[in-house]
Amino acid sequence: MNIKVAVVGASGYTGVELLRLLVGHPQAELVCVTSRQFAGQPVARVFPSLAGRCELVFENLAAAEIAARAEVVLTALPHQAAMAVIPDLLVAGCRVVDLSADYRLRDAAVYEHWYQPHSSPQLLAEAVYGLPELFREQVRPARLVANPGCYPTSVALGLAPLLRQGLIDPDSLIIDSKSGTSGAGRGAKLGSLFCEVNEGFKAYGVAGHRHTPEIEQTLSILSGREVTVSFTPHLLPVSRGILSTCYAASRQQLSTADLVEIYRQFYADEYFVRVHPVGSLPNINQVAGSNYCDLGMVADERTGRIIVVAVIDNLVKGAAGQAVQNLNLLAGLPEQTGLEALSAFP
Ligand SMILES: NC(=O)C1=CN([C@@H]2O[C@H](COP(=O)(O)OP(=O)(O)OC[C@H]3O[C@@H](n4cnc5c(N)ncnc54)[C@H](OP(=O)(O)O)[C@@H]3O)[C@@H](O)[C@H]2O)C=CC1
Ligand SMILES: CC(=O)N[C@@H](CCC(=O)OP(=O)(O)O)C(=O)O
Repeated sequence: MNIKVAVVGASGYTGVELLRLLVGHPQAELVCVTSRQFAGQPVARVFPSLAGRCELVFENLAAAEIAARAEVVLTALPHQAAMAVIPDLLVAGCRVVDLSADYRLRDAAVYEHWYQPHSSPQLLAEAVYGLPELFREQVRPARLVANPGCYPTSVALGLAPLLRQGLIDPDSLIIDSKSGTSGAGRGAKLGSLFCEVNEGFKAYGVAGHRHTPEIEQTLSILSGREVTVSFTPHLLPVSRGILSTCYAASRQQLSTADLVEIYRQFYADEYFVRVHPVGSLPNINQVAGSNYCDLGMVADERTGRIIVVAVIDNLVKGAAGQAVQNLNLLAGLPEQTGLEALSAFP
């Protein structure tokens, strides 16, 4: 039997990406999609890319109305708006995969420092951080899954093998990330205008981006001790893609061939993580539209540093694809169900 799924906030970039993935999912039935501004309009009229594949009409529904139809709700709302609806969805009996940042941080004080007051801090202890490659067994029985942020997904997968095995100094981490502009969402913003982004390239959020505590939380779990990082995001003039370059001081003499072997063993059973061979590094264009995270690594024997390059599609492995991966875990389905598509290269 198909699992009944609702998408709340379906008119945004991650929302429409969820719809694209779910209309092609063999065991999910999309039962309702919400939007305030497009309520009453057919999905296929708002998003012609879905014409012929989605008969639904956008609705502006309360939690109880959504829960009457859906078993699992994927919330693709901005942070703060998400925590305004999720407690009601849980009370009404739904399981929730939340794409926002509202339930990712374990500590309410940390959330409140980087975001705003939390309206349901009692749910933070229950929420499971939905990075399947690292926390799969916790996701399966969860009622509330906090889908990771896009930058933190690339960084955690890029550094996990080294931190879990104590191969790098956790105090030495520098992370330099670049994101496509769809990461900023579909809302009209000056900084997302074509002329602001096209042919430009800039750093932003330096020493203060809100993904810093989320990255530190996961890297601390992997290291077994508190970790702080220097994290600098940059805005790329492309629609999709994140490339994170992670620098760490090596604790051992390792060659690039050793590193590739360590990563291949660590991710041997992972469908969505692909490790490049020695001498080859990934490009965002090889994962666009897919749920893959591709990794390449180099041991810089001259400086004693290890450099790891991770690429994902921010809307897929960084958001909607990972949410469907989590949905599959909740439903007891093979994790790659509905997510096997490769990138459309070139
Ligand atoms: N874009 C990305 O690459 C990633 C995004 N995320 C996170 O996913 C979530 C969605 O992001 P994204 O799709 O980019 O955002 P968008 O701005 O593109 O879409 C937001 C959606 O939420 C609805 N919405 C906006 N404000 C409110 C509100 N106050 N109450 C109820 N509904 C609201 C909008 O629809 P309407 O106004 O019609 O109701 C729209 O459907 C965010 O939390 C974001 O941080 C996570 C990882 C990556
Ligand atoms: C390019 C761009 O603006 N990216 C967004 C991050 C993407 C995202 O959605 O992160 P959350 O899931 O944590 O909200 C930003 O820097 O805020």
